[in-house]
Amino acid sequence: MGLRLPLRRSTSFTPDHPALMEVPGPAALKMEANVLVMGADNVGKSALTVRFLTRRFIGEYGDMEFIYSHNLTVDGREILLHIWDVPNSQEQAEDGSSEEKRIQWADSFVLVYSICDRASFNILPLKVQFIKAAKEGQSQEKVPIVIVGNKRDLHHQREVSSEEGRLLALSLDCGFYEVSAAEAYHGALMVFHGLAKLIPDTKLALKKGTGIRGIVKTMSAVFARKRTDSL
Ligand SMILES: Nc1nc2c(ncn2[C@@H]2O[C@H](COP(=O)(O)OP(=O)(O)OP(=O)(O)O)[C@@H](O)[C@H]2O)c(=O)[nH]1
Repeated sequence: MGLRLPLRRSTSFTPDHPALMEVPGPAALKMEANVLVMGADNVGKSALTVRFLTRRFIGEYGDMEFIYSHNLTVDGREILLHIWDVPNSQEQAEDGSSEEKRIQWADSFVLVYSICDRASFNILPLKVQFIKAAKEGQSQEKVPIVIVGNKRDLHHQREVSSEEGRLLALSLDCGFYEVSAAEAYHGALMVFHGLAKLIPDTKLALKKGTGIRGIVKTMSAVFARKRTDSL
């Protein structure tokens, strides 16, 4: 059976951090890549994704599943990211083959844990192994993965130190960020920007058809999700 893709939503985005404001030249390449956001229950996968897409933290995110499309310019490359945020309840309800299909769909991965939840951190080596095994043989290039310790604002409840997070990422050859989706937008931006930098040109598919105007809707798409959930 094929992979069941969730609904798609599009957002527009212009980075406002000086380090990220790169004006693409006339010959800038337009490419696209699939990003899978994974991690244990309640670690803030949706909060991080929505923070990146809308700059907002809305608190509760429900269990809806979406693929969000979003433009980002990195190193002169204009990349249309398709970001799939899978609710943990969905993962639990499935067999391993669905997760494997999602991993095949993705070119790059954001693995989120909560710094207040050691169990969510402990599952990461297995997840990374699973991803690397599934992608093995497809190419010699390393799989772009970033590990993200979220909920940094809850330091009084911290169960995983920054050093542990950094060391684990180093040992697994992954990028590492510690952020608070609740407190700031900048950390979320750095996560997706850092991930995009890890994706080699050879893994980026050339964009077909969909122009920017075609994919740009607004942030209200994300908030409509919340309104629908609360009805
Ligand atoms: N204090 C704090 N709370 C956060 C942060 N990020 C998310 N939360 C809260 O943590 C809870 C879970 O956030 P979600 O984004 O729904 O987590 P998820 O990983 O998508 O959860 P599942 O849908 O169960 O897989 C919500 O109550 C959020 O408001 C953060 O950085 N700090």
